[in-house]
Amino acid sequence: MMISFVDLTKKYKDTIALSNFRAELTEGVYGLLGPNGAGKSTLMNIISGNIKATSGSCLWNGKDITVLGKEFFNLLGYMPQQQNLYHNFTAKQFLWYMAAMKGLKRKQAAEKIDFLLELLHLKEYSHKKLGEFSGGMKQRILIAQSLLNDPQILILDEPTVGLDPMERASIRNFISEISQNKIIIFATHVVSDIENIAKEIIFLKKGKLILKDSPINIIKSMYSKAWRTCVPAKELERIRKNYVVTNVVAKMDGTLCVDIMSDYCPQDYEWTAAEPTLESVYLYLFDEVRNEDISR
Ligand SMILES: Nc1ncnc2c1ncn2[C@@H]1O[C@H](COP(=O)(O)OP(=O)(O)OP(=O)(O)O)[C@@H](O)[C@H]1O
Repeated sequence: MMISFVDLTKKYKDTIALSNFRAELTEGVYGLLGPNGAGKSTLMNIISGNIKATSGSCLWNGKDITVLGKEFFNLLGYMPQQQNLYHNFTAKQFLWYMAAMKGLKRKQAAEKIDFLLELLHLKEYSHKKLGEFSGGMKQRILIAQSLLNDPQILILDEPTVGLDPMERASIRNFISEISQNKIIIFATHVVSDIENIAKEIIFLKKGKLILKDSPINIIKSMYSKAWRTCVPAKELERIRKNYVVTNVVAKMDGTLCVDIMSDYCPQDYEWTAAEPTLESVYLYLFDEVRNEDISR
């Protein structure tokens, strides 16, 4: 199974929301990372058929999805962000409603709904109204509806937003567990959500793909850019002005241990090579002031 994007572009009047996006996705979890306005929703909306690309194409196993139409969209599961929940529906009513929308037969729907309520630990809340659900329960019911049709392609738009660390880990692990025989696109702002489960991470910046690779390769490629020094606290402001500061730890002796990302080893303090993390790579790639020209 493969989704290919060929020079996919979306323009809204003067805004280029997605620009010549090219990539190929096969089975596994893909983290879609980028700050607000990077084009993540635009990409997900094109795949799910909610909006049309201005130019370029999205192919499923080599065939254009707009030509495949229903044949493609029946293979798709989509978990939107939380705003559109039906607050007066119970969990079960909501899943029945969504199953009807997806055209599931009655018997098939009944079995699937029971299975998914169980799988997502929602069985005891089947008759509770969604308006009374916690944030984590709402995320779980939205994941459940996205799985009703056994999708081969699953699109998750910030599935862990607003969750506490326990719920976050639980949803993250669940997504990893179900990722076999599926292409999962997991859009998020939070690096830690995907660094351990993503086969590859796609970094989007201002509508452009700036990096797509496995977490390990991304980190390896940044080894020569991570630096550390220990300085008196008063030096921090100066360092911030000149470099992308990725971490600061206060030490007992009053000094600060400062991590930065820089293309070269700075000469102003005693810097030693440090280990980059995916979060430091994110900060480096999306630093507005210093990296305006990072592009593929
Ligand atoms: N319907 C629209 N009309 C005009 N501009 C739009 C529309 N939808 C998105 N945009 C613009 O397209 C760009 C990409 O937006 P998009 O929503 O895809 O980004 P995003 O990465 O999903 O952001 P966020 O993380 O905030 O959800 C932004 O500049 C946005 O303002």
